[in-house]
Amino acid sequence: MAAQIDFDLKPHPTIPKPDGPLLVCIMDGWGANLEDEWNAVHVADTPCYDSLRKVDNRFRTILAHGTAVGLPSDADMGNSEVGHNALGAGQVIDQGASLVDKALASGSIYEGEGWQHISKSFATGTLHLIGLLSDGGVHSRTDQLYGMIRGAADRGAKRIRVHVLTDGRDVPDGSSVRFVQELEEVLASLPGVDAKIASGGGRMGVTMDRYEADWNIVKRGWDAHVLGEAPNVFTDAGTAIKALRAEDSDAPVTDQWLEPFVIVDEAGKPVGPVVDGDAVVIFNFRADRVIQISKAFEYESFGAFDRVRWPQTNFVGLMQYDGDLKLPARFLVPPPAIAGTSGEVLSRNGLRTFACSETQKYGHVTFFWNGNRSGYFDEALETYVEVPSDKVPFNQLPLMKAREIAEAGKEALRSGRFDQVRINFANPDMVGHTGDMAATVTACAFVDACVRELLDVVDELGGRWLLTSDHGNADDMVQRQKKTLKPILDEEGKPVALTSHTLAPVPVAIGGKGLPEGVAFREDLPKAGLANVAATIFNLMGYEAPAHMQPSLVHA
Ligand SMILES: O=C(O)[C@@H](CO)OP(=O)(O)O
Ligand SMILES: [Mn+2]
Ligand SMILES: [Mn+2]
Repeated sequence: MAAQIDFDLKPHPTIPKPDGPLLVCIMDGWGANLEDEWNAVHVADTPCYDSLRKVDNRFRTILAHGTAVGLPSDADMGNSEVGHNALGAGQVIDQGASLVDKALASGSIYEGEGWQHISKSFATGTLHLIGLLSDGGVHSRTDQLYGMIRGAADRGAKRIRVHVLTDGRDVPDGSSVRFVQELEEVLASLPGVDAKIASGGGRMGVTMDRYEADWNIVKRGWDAHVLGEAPNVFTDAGTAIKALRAEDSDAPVTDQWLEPFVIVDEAGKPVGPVVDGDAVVIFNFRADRVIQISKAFEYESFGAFDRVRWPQTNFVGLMQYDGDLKLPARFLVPPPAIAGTSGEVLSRNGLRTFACSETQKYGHVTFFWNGNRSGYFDEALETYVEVPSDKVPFNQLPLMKAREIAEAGKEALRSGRFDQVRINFANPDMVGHTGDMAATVTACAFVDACVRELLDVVDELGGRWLLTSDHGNADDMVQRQKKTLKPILDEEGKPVALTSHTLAPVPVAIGGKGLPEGVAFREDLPKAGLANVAATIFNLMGYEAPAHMQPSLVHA
């Protein structure tokens, strides 16, 4: 495919190049959804957003979920990986979830080099599977896990251990109980195979850190999964989860935050530490939250924490998580091929980019935006700035680092050193995931104020801007009854929080003092999605849209 891409940008016939920079601003997790008291975007005081919505032909919504972003079905909510891939690449790419589905259905997963690698341990060692136990479809899916477990048992695996990270973020809190039961049934159904859950913990505190926000998270996972050490030991996972959730206590704990645990036998010995000669599969298809644990398994020289013991294993990822680092070296399903991203087009044409977010979303505006590529296309032309995120549950500090990001953005805009300034505000998404309505309202209002400041600076400079989002989240904070859409209530009559992303479309708005009057949204693309944004951005920068991208949303 790469060979067919024409990277040469041509001037747009009617939209001249701007005098100032183009600002691309992503409000992560800000969807356009039913406007009632559980929509934090709607409830928040958002004078900037409200004014943009009133501008004819320069505000619309676009699809951010399902097949529009390369997910298997339209029942799949969007997420940051697929969202930023589509925004940055301008293309709809078959995503990891779809590719794994196809590889399992065709059996090709069992024919590759990755499967051969783990099979070497089937007769004499243990096969370990580590990942997010959830059917949320953002990082992993239980049906794929069960498929791999059954496939391994059919192909001679004699001893299987599963290390489960509980979700409650892409699926309702409390669903971990059901997933563990279901998994235990699958494990018990394998004839002649010794199969058990060996360890686990909640995804936010165990194993699934991202962008090196806090390596302690990964260390906790390593200790539990590999060394068989954790502050909590139980003889079965169902009991572990119920006890750690502490539902009847004064301080219940949600699935996302369960402490690490290890399953032990009657003699108190861990049932499944990882040892030399074992095989290890990370069963998440999405990259960001399993890159660090993959490094811990794969890298000989590793200084992030003391591994104590580094077992020599046949290690694979469900996919290759980082194409540039070639990490992991072996994998079960080849990752999506994403070529000709907008970042590469910009740098090949000598255009200068600034990208900034805080740690939690830093890789979203760089790595995901650039087609799951770490590093730079051309370091001389790209400046990437990461503002360190706080290390707390984000409803405790809902402003997060939006102030610092806005300041960095303004400085970059004013510097005159960049043609495109790309910003991601993490708040609506990260605070939305906590399920805390009041904090999420605060988060949305603050982001709105920061966006206003950025747009004002663009105007000062005679530039142009495009404001959008990658998927919904803050726009619905409650679980709803299917037909009436009324909140589901718990035993005490309180609405049950929705911590996941939503299926909502997202807004896209364009403007700026430097945007010629005739530039407006076309009306013939009612089903447009995130993949239509990249071409739009090139138009706003005064170039024709690259031919390999989905059509631009604007006409001039
Ligand atoms: O936190 C994450 O890993 C996901 C939800 O599972 O959110 P996002 O896609 O917004 O990064
Ligand atoms: Mn996101
Ligand atoms: Mn999210």
